[in-house]
Amino acid sequence: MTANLIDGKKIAAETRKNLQIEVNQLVEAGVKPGLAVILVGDNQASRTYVTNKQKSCKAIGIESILIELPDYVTENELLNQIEELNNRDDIHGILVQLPLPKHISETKVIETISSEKDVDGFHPVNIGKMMTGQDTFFPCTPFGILEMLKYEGISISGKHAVIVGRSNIVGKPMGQLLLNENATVTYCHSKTKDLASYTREADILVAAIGKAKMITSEYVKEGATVIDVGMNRDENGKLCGDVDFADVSDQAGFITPVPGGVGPMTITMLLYNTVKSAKNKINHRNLK
Ligand SMILES: Nc1nc2c(c(=O)[nH]1)N[C@@H](CN(C=O)c1ccc(C(=O)N[C@@H](CCC(=O)O)C(=O)O)cc1)CN2
Repeated sequence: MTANLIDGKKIAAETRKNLQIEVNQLVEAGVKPGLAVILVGDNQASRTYVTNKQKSCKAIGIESILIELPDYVTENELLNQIEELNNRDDIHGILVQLPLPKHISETKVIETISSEKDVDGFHPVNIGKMMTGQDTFFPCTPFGILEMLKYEGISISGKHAVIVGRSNIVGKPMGQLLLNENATVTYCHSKTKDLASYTREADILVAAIGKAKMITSEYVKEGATVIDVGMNRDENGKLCGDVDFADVSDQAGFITPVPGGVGPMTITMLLYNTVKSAKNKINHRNLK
C-alpha cells in the first residue's frame, strides 16, 4: 500500500486565499492587520523562518514589521521592546522567534507579550484557555496539523493519537488539541521505554522528536496517519523529517512530507491568528 500524501503546501495556499479575503474586509472596515516579529541574534534557520513569515504576511496584505536585536541584547531591553509593541494600536500580533540566547528567559518573554496579541499561542493565559476548551490563539504548528487532518477528512474522535515529543510549542499542545477533539492521547518522550510498542498502537502518529528519519515502518501500524514535524538534515545535508518517508509510505494510510507538510501550515496559522486578533479588535470597538 502507498500512503495518501497530505500536501501542506496546497492546504496552506487554499487557507491563505480565504484569509486574504478577510484581510481585504478588515482593511475596508479601517483595520489593517499588523504583525511585529522580533528576531534576536543571527541564527540562520530562525532568519529564514522570519523572512518567510514576513513574505507570507505581505502576500495577503498583512503589515509586518521586523525588529532585529543583537544576541547580546539584555533581557530587560527585550522586555521593554515588547511592552512598547503591546501599547501600539497598529500592532495586532507580536511574536518573538525562538530559540532565544541562553541569558534570556523564554518564559519571561512569552509572559510579557499581551495575551491578546500572542499570535504564537504560547502565553499561559492562552494555553489555559486551550486546556479548558475555550476559543483562543492556538500554537501554530499543532493548530496547522489539526487543520490538515480536518481538511483530509481524517476522523479524530475515538482515535488513538500518539505524540512523540513533549515540547511546549508542539508536543504538549498537540495532545491537548487532539484531546479536545475527543481522541485518546498518549504522550511519548525520550524516557519512554519500548517506544515502538506505543507508536504501533497509534491511529494518528505525530513525530516531533528532532532525530532524522527515526520513525521507520516498524514503528507504524498499517493504515495509520503519520504526521512529521521534524526539520533535520540527513547524512547528505538534505532537509528531512523525523520519519523515514520512503519506508513509512508503504505502511501508512496518510503521511506528511518534509518539506511541504507541516511547515507551510505553521506559517499559515500565524497569519490566521493575526487576522483573528485584528477581528477581535473590531469586535471590541463595536461593543464600546
Ligand atoms: N516564535 C516561534 N518560534 C518558533 C516556532 C513558532 O511557531 N513560533 N516554530 C519553529 C520554527 N518555525 C516557525 O517559526 C517554522 C519552521 C519551519 C517552517 C517551514 O515552512 N519549513 C519548510 C522547510 C523550510 C526550509 O526549507 O528550511 C517546510 O517544512 O516545508 C516554518 C516555520 C521554531 N521556532
